[in-house]
Amino acid sequence: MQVIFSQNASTQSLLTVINGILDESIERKKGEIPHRVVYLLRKVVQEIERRLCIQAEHIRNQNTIIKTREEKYLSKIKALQVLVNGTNEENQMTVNLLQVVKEEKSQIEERQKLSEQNVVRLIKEKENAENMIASLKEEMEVMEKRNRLHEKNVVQLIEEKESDENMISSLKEKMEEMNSLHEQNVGRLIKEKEDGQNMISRLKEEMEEMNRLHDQNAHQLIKEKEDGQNMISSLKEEMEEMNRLHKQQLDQFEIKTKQMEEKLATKVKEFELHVLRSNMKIEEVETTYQQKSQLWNKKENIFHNYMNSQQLYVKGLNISSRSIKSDMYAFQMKWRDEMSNLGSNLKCLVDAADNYHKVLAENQKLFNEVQELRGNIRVYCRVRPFLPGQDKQSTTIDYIGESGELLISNPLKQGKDGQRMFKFNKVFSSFASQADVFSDTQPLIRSVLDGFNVCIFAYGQTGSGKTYTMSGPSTSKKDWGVNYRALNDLFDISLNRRNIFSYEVGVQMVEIYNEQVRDLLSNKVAQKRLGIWSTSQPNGLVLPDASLYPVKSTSDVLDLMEIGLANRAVGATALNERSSRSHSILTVHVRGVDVKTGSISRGCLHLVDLAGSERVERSEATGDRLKEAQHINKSLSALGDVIFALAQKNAHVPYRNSKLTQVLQSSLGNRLFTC
Ligand SMILES: Nc1ncnc2c1ncn2[C@@H]1O[C@H](COP(=O)(O)OP(=O)(O)OP(=O)(O)O)[C@@H](O)[C@H]1O
Repeated sequence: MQVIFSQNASTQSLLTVINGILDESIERKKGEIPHRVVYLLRKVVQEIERRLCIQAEHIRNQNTIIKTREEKYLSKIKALQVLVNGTNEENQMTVNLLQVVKEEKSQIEERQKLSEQNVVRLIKEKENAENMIASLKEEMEVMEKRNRLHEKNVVQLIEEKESDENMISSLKEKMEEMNSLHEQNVGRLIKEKEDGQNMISRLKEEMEEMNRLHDQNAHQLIKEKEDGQNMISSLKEEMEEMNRLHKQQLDQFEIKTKQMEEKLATKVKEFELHVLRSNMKIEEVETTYQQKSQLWNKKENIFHNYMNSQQLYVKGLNISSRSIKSDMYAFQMKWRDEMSNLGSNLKCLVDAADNYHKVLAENQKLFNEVQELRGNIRVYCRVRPFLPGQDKQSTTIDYIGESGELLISNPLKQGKDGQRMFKFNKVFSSFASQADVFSDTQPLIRSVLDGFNVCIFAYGQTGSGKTYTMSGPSTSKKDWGVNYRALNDLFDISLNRRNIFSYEVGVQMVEIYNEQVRDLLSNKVAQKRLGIWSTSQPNGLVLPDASLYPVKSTSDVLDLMEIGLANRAVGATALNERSSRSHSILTVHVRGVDVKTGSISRGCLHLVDLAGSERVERSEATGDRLKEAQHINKSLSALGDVIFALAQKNAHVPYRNSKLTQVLQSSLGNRLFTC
C-alpha cells in the first residue's frame, strides 16, 4: 500500500501495479478478486482520479496565467495606442494652428493684393481722368475749330450777301440799261413795249420774286447769321460752360486725384503698416511655429525614443510570449503525450473496470451468499453496564463466550436450574463500544445496496439500552448508534459505487402505537392512520401512504429522524423515566440503477426501535399505560413467533398477527437479513 501510494510513484507505475495485481489475482484466484485487493484497486483508481484532477487543475492554472499575461499585453498595447492617438491629436492641433496661420497669411496676402489692385485701379482711374481731360481738351479744340468754321461760314455768307447785293445792283443796272434801252426803243418797240411791259411786269414780278427771294434769302441769311451768331454765342457759352465745367471737373478731378492720392498714400501707408504688422505677425507666427515645431520635434524625438523603447519592450514581450508559447506548446505536447498515455492507460482501466464490473457482480453474489450462510436472522446480545446507583455485585452474568455463549445465573434457584446458557450469534459485553456492536451488522448495509432487505431492531425490556444501541446517547461520532452508523455506511458505499450504480434513496418513518400505524414524518400525525399493503408495491413500499422523503446524505436522514422522534409517543414507566411507548420504524428505501446495463435493484433498510418489552405487572402500568403495554407485548410476541417460524423454516409464518410483523413482512422473508 505504502509503495503504491507513495507520492513519488508515477501514474504509469500505479497502473503497472494494478495490472500486475489484476493479472496475479486472475491467475492465482481463478478470476476471483479478494475483498482486500478490490479495496486496494479502488484506492489506486481514486489516487489516479485525484492525480488527474490535480493535473487538470494545473492545466487550468497555466491557462489562467497565460490569459492574464495576454490581458496584460493587450492592455499595454491599448495604452500605447492611446498614447499614439494622443500624440497624433497634438500633432493635428499644431497642424490646425499652422493651417489657421497659413490662412491668415493668405488672407493678408490677399488683402495686400487687393490694396495693390486698388492702387492699380486708382492709377488707372487717374490715367482715365487724365485721358478724359485730354479728350475734353481735344473736344474744346474741335469746338474752337468748329467756331472758326462758323466764323468762316458767316464771312462766306456775308460775302455771298455782298455778291447778292452786287448782283441786285447789277440787275438794277441792267434794268436801268433796259429802261434806257426801252426808253431808247420807245417808239420802236410799241408792241414790244407791251411785251416789254409784260416782260417788265414779268421781270418786275421776277424782280419782286427775286427781291422777295432775295429778302427771303437775306432774311434767311440774317436768321442763319443770327442763328449762327446765337449758335456761336451758345457755343461760346457752351464752350465757356464746358470750359468752366471742364475747369470745375478738372479742379474736382485734381481735388479728387489729390484726395485719392492722399487716400492712396494713407492707404498705402496703412497697407504698408498692415503688411509690416502682418509680416511681424507672420514672423511671430513663424517663430512660434518654429518654436512649436522645435518643441514638437523634441516631443516627437521623445515619443520616437519612447516608441522605440516600447517597441523594444513589445519585441521583448513578443519574444517572451513566443518563448511562453513554445513552452506552452512543449507543455501541451508533453501533456498530450501524457494524456494519450493516460488515455491508453484509462482504456486499460476501462477494460479492467469492465472486468471489475463482472468481478464486482460476482463478488456481490459471493458476499451475499456468505452473509446468507452466516444466517438470514442474526441475534446479538448486548449487556448494558450498571447504571449509576445500581449494585454492581448483583450481576447475573457468569460467562460470555467468544462464539456467542451467555451463561446466566439465577441466585434464587439452586443447582442446574440456577444457571442457564443462551446462544447468540455474538454477545457484546458491557464494555463493548458502539463501534464494536455495529462491526457485525456493517456488512449487511452493503447488501441493502445490492438489493437485499435488511431489518435491524433492538429487542429488550424497558431500560435495557435499545435506544442507546440504536440511536446512541449523543450526536458525537463516537456515540453514534447502529442507525447513524448504518446510514453513514450506506451513503459512503453508494458514493464509492457512483460510477457503477446510480442510487436514489428515500426515507419513511412510522410508529406502531396501540396497533395503529402512524406517519411520523407527516405534519398531521394525529389524524393520519396508515393502511398496510399485504404484498409490497412495485416501488417496494408496504406503506404507500406514508410520507417518503428523498435524501442525499446521512444528515438529511438524521434531520428526518429528529422530526420523527419528536412526533413519537413516549411515556414514563416505573422502569424507565422516558420509555418508548410505540415501535418506531425508520425505513430507508434504496433504488439502484446499473449505469452500464440499466438494470434496477431495490433494497430497504428497516431501523426499528421497539417499545419496551417489560412484563405488564413489573411496569406497574394501569389504564392507558396498561393498554399500551398489552399492545406492545402482543406485537412483540407476534414478532417472536414470526422470527421463530422463519428460523425453523416453517411453511407458515404468522405475519398477520400484528401490525409490526405486517409492516416488516418484506424484510422478514426471502432475500433479507434481520438482526
Ligand atoms: N451500553 C450502555 N452503556 C452505558 N449506558 C447505557 C447503555 N445502554 C443503556 N444505557 C443507559 O441506560 C438507560 C436506559 O437506556 P435506553 O433508554 O436506551 O433504554 P430502552 O431500552 O430504550 O428503554 P425504553 O424501552 O423504555 O425506551 C439510559 O440512561 C442509557 O443511557
